Amino acid sequence: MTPLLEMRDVRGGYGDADILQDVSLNVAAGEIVAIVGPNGAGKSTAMKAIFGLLNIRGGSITIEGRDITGLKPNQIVQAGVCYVPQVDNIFREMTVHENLEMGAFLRSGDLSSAFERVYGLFPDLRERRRTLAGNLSGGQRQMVAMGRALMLDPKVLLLDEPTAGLSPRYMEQIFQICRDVRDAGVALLLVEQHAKQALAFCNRGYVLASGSNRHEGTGAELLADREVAEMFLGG
Ligand SMILES: Nc1ncnc2c1ncn2[C@@H]1O[C@H](COP(=O)(O)OP(=O)(O)OP(=O)(O)O)[C@@H](O)[C@H]1O
Repeated sequence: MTPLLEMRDVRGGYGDADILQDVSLNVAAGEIVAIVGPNGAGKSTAMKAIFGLLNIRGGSITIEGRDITGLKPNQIVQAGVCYVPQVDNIFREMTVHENLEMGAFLRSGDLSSAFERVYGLFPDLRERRRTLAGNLSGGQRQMVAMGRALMLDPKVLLLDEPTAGLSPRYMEQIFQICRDVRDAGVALLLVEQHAKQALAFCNRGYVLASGSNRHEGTGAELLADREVAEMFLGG
């Protein structure tokens, strides 16, 4: 079966230096896939490569078998992939509703069904639709960032450290929202610093180190792997 998203043997970086040496991963419809690994492993860079923000010098990236390697981010959005960066992912001076509206800037026509869909997934945001995004809690701001991306109705959502800086309670809430988003038909690929928690909740995971694949498997397989535990999960 053709995966929804596939990255095969990708090599590349920001300038001339290669940060990613050889990264391969795939995401199937209906999956939550986590990328974990030590600081500087290239996790965020792998995600940026998918979204057209990197100079790719080898390998390929496909969506439903269609080659998107080297396309620009707006073309990648049109192909069905949206990306939520770790920082600066909302407009703090705008209301929740305005943020969602801005998220849909690439769409034309009536947005009411897109708003309904997003507010259905995030009841907290519906309640706070007139609140300035900058006045929300960290967890709620992350919901706004995800909601903005979902306004474009992607097939795959890329999330860079969606739980960064959140308390355990909000982390659980964001993970639950990720499950709801998946159950609504959007596959997720996420980078996580909270590796143990992420592997416990994802369907499958990849461990990256030094810009290359090190381990892959279901979350449960990776959690049970002694080398993964010793080298990457703090024993
Ligand atoms: N914009 C950039 N320009 C040049 N080099 C960068 C840039 N962003 C990251 N790097 C470098 O790329 C390497 C991988 O960084 P990346 O952010 O992908 O790591 P990571 O696995 O996500 O780890 P972390 O959790 O620390 O963010 C690091 O050596 C980093 O210094």
